[in-house]
Amino acid sequence: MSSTRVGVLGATGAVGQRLIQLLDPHPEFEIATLTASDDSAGKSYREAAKWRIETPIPDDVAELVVERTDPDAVPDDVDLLFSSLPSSVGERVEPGFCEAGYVVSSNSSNARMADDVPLTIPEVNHDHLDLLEVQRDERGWDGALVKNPNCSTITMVPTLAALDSFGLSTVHVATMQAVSGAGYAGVSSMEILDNVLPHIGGEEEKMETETRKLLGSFDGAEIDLHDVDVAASCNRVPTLDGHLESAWAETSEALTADNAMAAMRDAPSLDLHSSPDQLIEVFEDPNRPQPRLDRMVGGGMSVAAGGVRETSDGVQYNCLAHNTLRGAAGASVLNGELLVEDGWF
Ligand SMILES: NC(=O)C1=CN([C@@H]2O[C@H](COP(=O)(O)OP(=O)(O)OC[C@H]3O[C@@H](n4cnc5c(N)ncnc54)[C@H](OP(=O)(O)O)[C@@H]3O)[C@@H](O)[C@H]2O)C=CC1
Ligand SMILES: N[C@@H](CC(=O)OP(=O)(O)O)C(=O)O
Repeated sequence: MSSTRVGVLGATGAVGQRLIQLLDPHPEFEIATLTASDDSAGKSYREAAKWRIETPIPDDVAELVVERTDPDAVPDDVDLLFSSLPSSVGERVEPGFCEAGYVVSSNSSNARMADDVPLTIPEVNHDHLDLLEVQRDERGWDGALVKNPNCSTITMVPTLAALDSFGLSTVHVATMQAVSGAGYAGVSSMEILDNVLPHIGGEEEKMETETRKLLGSFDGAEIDLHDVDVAASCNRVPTLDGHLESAWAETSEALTADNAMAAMRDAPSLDLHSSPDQLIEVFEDPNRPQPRLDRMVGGGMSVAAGGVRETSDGVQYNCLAHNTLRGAAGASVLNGELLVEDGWF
């Protein structure tokens, strides 16, 4: 198979580095260009990125010169761009790349809820990608913009999609989110050690709205949001990677713990390079999943679930995913693989 030439916007950041880690050995993608802020432009990637990933910085990528984040700085033979820019920057620059003909698989939160922007988890709502036809018609773009959801939303939604055949009506969720979700300089050690921070700005609203779009139905013209009622409480805890969440799901049809576990185990995966064999790993042991033990299930691309028990009108359970792999860089790469497979450029 010939490889697709790709670029990374915001390549020096925490998610950008994860993207490099995933893209460098990827059999379908060839890293052709990297961008960051004007402060980094003109420097080698080795110099501009303070590499903080556990695997070594790839030698070939380290020598690339970082470009400005501007469509004119990206070679014409690049088809696909992965974006991990701050959302305020993404909002300003991503449309320009799409207008210039690039397909952008973006991790940033801007435009996730826009009517003509697909917000996709490939295993959950692959069909929403066809919204790109509407997007191209409306915006006149040769390129396209696709988003992956917030990391806490991604952790929970595959389990909810599995339970939706029982008539999902209400979800309450409390998160225990790792510090890497706030980026390297996000929370100081004095704030988080021996502590829990009971607020993450904007996170609860993202979980409550993005979930309804992801579980919504697409009729060929627009997404009809799912009418599930979602209430979230988001908390930062002193783990490094892996968001753990306690969810209460209510359904209109009777749901036993066994049926819930079977539905989660049967949730289909896909045949994409980054898809895990098992989308949801279900533990019988109520003491699992745990961030340190289970964040790398399925190479960091599976969701882990456990502690499933019946409640008066549904089930309660815990779920976990690696927030910078399945929750961020891995999610963008998976969307990129789907864009290639479906022939969007
Ligand atoms: N950390 C995480 O786990 C998750 C993060 N996200 C989202 O992903 C995005 C990136 O997050 P993260 O990697 O943590 O952020 P970082 O701050 O670590 O990285 C930001 C990147 O954007 C570049 N950048 C900053 N300002 C500009 C600008 N004005 N013009 C061009 N490039 C710029 C930076 O370049 P330079 O080095 O030159 O400053 C850097 O490459 C955010 O939208 C975040 O909300 C989503 C899910 C999880
Ligand atoms: N807010 C998330 C990470 C993040 O950046 O989310 P978003 O992609 O929605 O901006 C966390 O703190 O764990």
